[in-house]
Amino acid sequence: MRMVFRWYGDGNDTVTLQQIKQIPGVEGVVWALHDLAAGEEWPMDKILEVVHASKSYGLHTEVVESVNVHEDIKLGLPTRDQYIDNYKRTIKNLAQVGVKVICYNFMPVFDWIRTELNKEHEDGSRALFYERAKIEHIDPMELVDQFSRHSDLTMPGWEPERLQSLTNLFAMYKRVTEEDLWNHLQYFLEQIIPVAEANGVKMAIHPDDPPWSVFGLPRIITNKENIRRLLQLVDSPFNCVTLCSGALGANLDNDIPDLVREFTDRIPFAHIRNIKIYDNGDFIETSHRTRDGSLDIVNIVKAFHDTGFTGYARPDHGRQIWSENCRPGYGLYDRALGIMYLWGIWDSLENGKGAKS
Ligand SMILES: O=C(O)[C@@H](O)[C@@H](O)[C@H](O)[C@H](O)CO
Ligand SMILES: [Fe+2]
Repeated sequence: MRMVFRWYGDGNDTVTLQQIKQIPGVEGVVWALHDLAAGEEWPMDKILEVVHASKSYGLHTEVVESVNVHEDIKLGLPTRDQYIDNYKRTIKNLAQVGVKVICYNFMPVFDWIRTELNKEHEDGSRALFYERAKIEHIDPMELVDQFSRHSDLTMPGWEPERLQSLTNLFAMYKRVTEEDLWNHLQYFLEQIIPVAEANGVKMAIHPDDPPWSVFGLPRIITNKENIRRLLQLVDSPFNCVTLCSGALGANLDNDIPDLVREFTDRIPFAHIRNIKIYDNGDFIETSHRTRDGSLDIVNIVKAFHDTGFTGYARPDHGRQIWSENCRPGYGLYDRALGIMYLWGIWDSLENGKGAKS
């Protein structure tokens, strides 16, 4: 397990590279050019800025999250080809600086969805929260408005230029069924996977978060069967998945250790975090510790260990604790605690190796 930590870049993150470097066992940052709109080619000079800044702290930049997919590609519009060409060029540019994994997602319009960014836990810490009943009734525009007023730092996946044309997008997606979305994904993968393969870059799709349809939009990367289907769309070792325990785990029918075991050869990148799911289907993000949430993080890490996982892993969202002022989900303290928990489990499993017959 190669531990990495998501970093939003100079001037765009409350966490510094120096702080990241001081977290035990972190070897690299998970990064992106967050100021570029989806669909643009990532220019070499901007890529190199991040690479040099990270290198100066001894951190590598082998994992990118995300190169966002333009909506025209997901919608299957004729204009998609120009954006796919840009995507291919971005893959080549990133390969030149040693990038090994690109995480992306294929969720229409929105990336992850929650109803609150700062829900208070009993202990006063705050976390991202999803309230099922609220989602069923809220107008998505209202949610976007709330989130955009939340902070000066743009939330990943909620970039203003993607959301400006929201009404328009919703109208266009009305005609897109799940099967259409599968076809559009296939078209995209058939074009980019050969490029990724030629350049030694693994494309690791992030599952839908939460793993079900929201606001009537189609969602397809949601469960074991669909991940199987995705991997077969283009059956290449470079067509992979980012195994995100918290995203998939919001549906308790998804048995995460089982998914880790089944897809082990196609998981170059893991997001490990816990959530507490309530009986009514609401869920809140918790500390990474197994007993604080509904997911068995110990057994998830054990599944990675048992399958000889040598890919990259990062703690996923953390709570806001100790009055930290940070991006919701992306503070320093709770994610650093999460890392120590993951290492604790991993190291004890390492020590136990060979002890049993
Ligand atoms: O990992 C997560 O849960 C997220 O914060 C997403 O924004 C994620 O980065 C994207 O869906 C990946 O494309
Ligand atoms: Fe994730």
